[in-house]
Amino acid sequence: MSRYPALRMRRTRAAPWSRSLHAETVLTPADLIWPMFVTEGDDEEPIASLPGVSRWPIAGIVDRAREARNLGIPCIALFPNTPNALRSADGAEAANPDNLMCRTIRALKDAVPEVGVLTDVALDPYTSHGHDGLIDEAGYVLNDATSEILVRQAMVQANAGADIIAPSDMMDGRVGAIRDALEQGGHANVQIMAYAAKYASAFYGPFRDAVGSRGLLAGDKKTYQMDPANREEALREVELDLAEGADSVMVKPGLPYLDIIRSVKDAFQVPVFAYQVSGEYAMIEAAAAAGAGDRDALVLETLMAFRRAGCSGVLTYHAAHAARLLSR
Ligand SMILES: NCc1[nH]cc(CCC(=O)O)c1CC(=O)O
Ligand SMILES: [Mg+2]
Repeated sequence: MSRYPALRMRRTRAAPWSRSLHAETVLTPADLIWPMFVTEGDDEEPIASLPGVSRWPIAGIVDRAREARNLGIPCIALFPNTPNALRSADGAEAANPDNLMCRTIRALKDAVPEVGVLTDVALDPYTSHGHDGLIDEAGYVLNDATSEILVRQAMVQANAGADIIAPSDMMDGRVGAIRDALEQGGHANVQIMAYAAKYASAFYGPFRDAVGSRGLLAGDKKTYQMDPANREEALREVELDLAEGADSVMVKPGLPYLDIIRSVKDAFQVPVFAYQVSGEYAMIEAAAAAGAGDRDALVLETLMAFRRAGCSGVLTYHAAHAARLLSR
């Protein structure tokens, strides 16, 4: 018997060129979607619980889109911070063709048409109670009545020029309803990226600050978002959204749900995206600030993990920073 290991697994790891050659997964700026927050205000508004992320007026969003293009980031995701005066119980502002979202989409498609615009469909930035849909007297979020307004919301966004409609509300049947409306409304090529497996998560706190719904939200979202205990249910959610006409599906949050991403990819072989959400971003920033880890390395390792798990791409607030690191 030989005194040596039959196979030295370390051989291919010994030099940088060899590690590159043997990498099973690649991460590039083209795998990133950059989420951003729009404000009606005139100035940049830093978000305390999301250090390094700000709400921007429309002109600032257009500048960020140019930055995305220059960095090779193909797509940006938009979320509006609606002034409280425009919020209501029924979230009607969501379907106003001149709302902040639609004005931003038009400005982007005018100035930087080569960058994809993904728009959020859900009522939480527009409701006075902070829920993603209409509620009854008991506070229960109504499914079918909500779906109707979501369809109108999706249509004003598509009419304004949105490239990808991304419903994040978790109502049953809304993907099919939106797909029908898009087909009938002359938007056959507008994509739907369904937030198919979205969990009722503790990682969304800073986002709710960013869109201004944290203080308004009564209760939690457990009657529509998924229980973190469930995996099979995620597969059923994905199957339904695909059958209803989704072009791609999302798993959200990201890192704690890599098993779901891998299960979805193995079961369906469709484009899967992950949302590395606000609380995940904040945790990395806090860890780096506390000296518990190297920020750049944490950012790139977590994003690579999404790719390895099967993601086509990742929505991340670190998109611009990661793209800069990747193009060095
Ligand atoms: N429609 C709500 C929505 N869309 C995206 C996020 C979270 C994104 C993040 O935390 O970065 C949420 C929060 C929620 O469900 O309360
Ligand atoms: Mg569903």
